[in-house]
Amino acid sequence: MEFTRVKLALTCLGLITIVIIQILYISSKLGVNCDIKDVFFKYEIDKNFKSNEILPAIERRRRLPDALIIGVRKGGTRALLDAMALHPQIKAARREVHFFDQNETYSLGIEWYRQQMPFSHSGQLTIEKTPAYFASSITPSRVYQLNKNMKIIIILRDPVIRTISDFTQVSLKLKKLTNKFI
Ligand SMILES: Nc1ncnc2c1ncn2[C@@H]1O[C@H](COP(=O)(O)OS(=O)(=O)O)[C@@H](OP(=O)(O)O)[C@H]1O
Repeated sequence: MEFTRVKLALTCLGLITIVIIQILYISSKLGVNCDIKDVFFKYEIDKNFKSNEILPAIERRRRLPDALIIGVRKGGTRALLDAMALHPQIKAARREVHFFDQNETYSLGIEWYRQQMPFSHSGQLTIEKTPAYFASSITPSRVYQLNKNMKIIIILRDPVIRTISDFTQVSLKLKKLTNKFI
């Protein structure tokens, strides 16, 4: 029994190490400085921080994002968001909000956008991912207008494999809608 627990703990530790190595590897491939202090810039890790419960509930509120994962579509954006959200100082919006790229949602205003964000404490980083921001020409100016210091995160994938993946997804969606394959 004890041996199984040790094995389970070691497996978890191994998986976490693999995720961290993947993030650092992707950063280095993109030419991003991998110093974790730079990644979290002004967000000092609070030594007393253990879980949300020990912090006063009054500090908990929805905050606008500090960083956006903008794509690319089928590039592994969900996996990246999930890996980043493992960090206790990062809160991630679970769904794609499409705030900046769609006029209908953008017209709902900043307060609506804030309401789509998860609850966080001061010092925690809020992130959102919508891969459609990458291909939207109106998005950059809107993001800049909201926050000129917004951090932009992009994950790339082999373009041929990415296209096949994208094509497959679009084909399946279309098949569901029209019962026809392209
Ligand atoms: N670590 C890692 N390395 C390589 N590829 C990975 C990784 N994690 C996820 N994936 C693949 O990424 C595809 C999903 O990408 P996204 O989450 O960006 O999709 S989406 O645009 O939000 O729909 C999806 O691709 P397909 O399997 O080809 O559909 C995932 O399998």
